[in-house]
Amino acid sequence: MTVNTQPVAERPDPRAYGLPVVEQDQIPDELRSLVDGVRNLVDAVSNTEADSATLAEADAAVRALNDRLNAARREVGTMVRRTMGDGTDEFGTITNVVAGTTNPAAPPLDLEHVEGGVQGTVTLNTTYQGPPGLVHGGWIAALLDQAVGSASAVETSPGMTAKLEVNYRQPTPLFTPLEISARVRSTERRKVYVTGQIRAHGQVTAEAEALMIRIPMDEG
Ligand SMILES: CCCCCCCCCC(=O)SCCNC(=O)CCNC(=O)[C@H](O)C(C)(C)COP(=O)(O)OP(=O)(O)OC[C@H]1O[C@@H](n2cnc3c(N)ncnc32)[C@H](O)[C@@H]1OP(=O)(O)O
Repeated sequence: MTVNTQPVAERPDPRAYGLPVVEQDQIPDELRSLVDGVRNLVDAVSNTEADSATLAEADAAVRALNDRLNAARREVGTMVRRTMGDGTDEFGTITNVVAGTTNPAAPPLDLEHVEGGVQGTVTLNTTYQGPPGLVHGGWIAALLDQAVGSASAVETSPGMTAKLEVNYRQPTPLFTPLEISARVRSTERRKVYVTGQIRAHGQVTAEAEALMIRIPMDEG
């Protein structure tokens, strides 16, 4: 296996590409709490059987909140820098739909750097439902895409997914802690070959093989 790891200092800084960067630990607690509340709101709205009067009241309250929050919006492409438990830095888009810190549509997934890649745990509610009681296949692919991308970024340098093959081995259940992991297997110039798995109750429910292409940088 060839793995050409690079020191963090040589990874590209999004500011060099004109993208704003927010430090993860400077995101206000009130925003984190709001994100969590809206995540629960989406689940509540998806499943509610409330009466019409309650629905009309909730609708008006949500529309008023939208107006207030939209008065001050971030720039599209805003990045967040977070430091993982082992001190590794990672940049990601702040509204990333799978792991964005400020995106209530994103499940509460934190991937940590481990030897050779990343791992994390997430429990999904009905927002992510496909078949009854089960995770939607598109979301399974999205979780694996994020994991292989993150593994490639922290083990080598950030890139784009060029190929992602998902093998759905078992149904993936809702309301169950899912272990998500990905490992870099080999690299060849800008190509990074990565595998990923999702496990429920210790059993693999889905696995992926991916090819990431690293963003070109001056590497001599
Ligand atoms: C940072 C924090 C963590 C973030 C995690 C984020 C996870 C989410 C990741 C995504 O979802 S990314 C979004 C989905 N992916 C895309 O939209 C990618 C769309 N495709 C592209 O933008 C370009 O095709 C791509 C950047 C993948 C490659 O274009 P390049 O012009 O940079 O590549 P180039 O043509 O120079 O080829 C470089 C090498 O890669 C190979 N290659 C490129 N595309 C390939 C492909 N599709 N399949 C197989 N091989 C491919 C190519 O043959 C060559 O191999 P060699 O080094 O052997 O010559």
